[in-house]
Amino acid sequence: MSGPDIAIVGAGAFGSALALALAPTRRVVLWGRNPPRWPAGADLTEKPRTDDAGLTVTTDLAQATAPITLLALPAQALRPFLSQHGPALSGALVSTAKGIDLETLEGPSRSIARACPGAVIAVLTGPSFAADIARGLPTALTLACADPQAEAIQHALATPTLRLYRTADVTGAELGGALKNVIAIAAGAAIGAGFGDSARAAIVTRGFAEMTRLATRLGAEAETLVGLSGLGDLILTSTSDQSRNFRYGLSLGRGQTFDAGVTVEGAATARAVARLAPRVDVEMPVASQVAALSEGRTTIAAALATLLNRPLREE
Ligand SMILES: NC(=O)C1=CN([C@@H]2O[C@H](COP(=O)(O)OP(=O)(O)OC[C@H]3O[C@@H](n4cnc5c(N)ncnc54)[C@H](OP(=O)(O)O)[C@@H]3O)[C@@H](O)[C@H]2O)C=CC1
Ligand SMILES: O=C(CO)COP(=O)(O)O
Repeated sequence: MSGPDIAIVGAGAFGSALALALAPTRRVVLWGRNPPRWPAGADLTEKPRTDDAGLTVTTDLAQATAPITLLALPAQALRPFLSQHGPALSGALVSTAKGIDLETLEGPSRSIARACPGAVIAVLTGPSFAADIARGLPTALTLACADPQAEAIQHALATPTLRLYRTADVTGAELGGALKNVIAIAAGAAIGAGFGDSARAAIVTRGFAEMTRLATRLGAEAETLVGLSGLGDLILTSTSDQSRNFRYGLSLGRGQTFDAGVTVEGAATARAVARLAPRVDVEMPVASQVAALSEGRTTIAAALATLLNRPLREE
């Protein structure tokens, strides 16, 4: 029998969910340094499968070899992981990370390109909670890839309930996914502080404007930002308390502590944006308040005052 169709590196909530979604129709190998963190509500009972499908779980990275490898690691873990293990990875490398590296101020695709020169690089992003994917609920995501293999990867990762749209704008797709987490924290903080739904709508809308400003300055197409990977994911994450970023924001707004063990990509990305945006002369008022809040440099009342006291201007 031939080897796996798809390898998944990272057995956290999202890697495990993707494994469950793909295994009924593909041969999938899921690698984690620890046992998988199956999403809440996932059905782990063995399903009847053909010889051409099924899931293998391993802690041996050498077994995670396939024509397509999904890198389902948090953004701040991806570059360190690649610098250690990049040469061992094979096939097209598809990142699911939604963040900007704090040290290099680059997105996942650049980290992969540096560590694995010559690899086919793609990004899988868009609105999708791991628990929904694991349960096979209908979802639509963006597969961003500028390589001629893009269409083949799109087909290899789509399922009857996981619909993938394709774009060649990798920069736009990965920045949309990274920046929406920052704005989702701000939305959660507004709700947590009791500022109300109108304030949340203002933050999401103005937040989307600054997401688009930064992304287009860095080479993204504005059209990508209004797609699933940008606006679509921003809507999901800013309105649902299934989102860890939104819940973290809620706790900031309420003045409560938050479990440091939970992955909150937007906190580090807000700090990365606070360093990156001035370098390219882009104003990111909401993101800079999220960075200050998450570092304890401001209070929720002072953050609100800073945003409200900005000079009045055209929309
Ligand atoms: N959860 C979701 O709903 C979605 C998540 N994403 C994105 O996918 C990415 C992963 O998120 P998610 O799975 O939820 O995160 P989790 O926190 O659930 O899991 C992270 C996984 O990464 C592993 N990991 C962390 N650091 C390393 C390392 N240095 N070497 C090896 N493994 C490591 C962890 O291993 P260990 O358990 O051993 O610590 C864990 O298995 C994030 O960028 C997220 O934004 C995208 C869409 C939806
Ligand atoms: O990216 C996600 C949904 O698309 C998951 O959001 P959180 O990381 O905020 O839980």
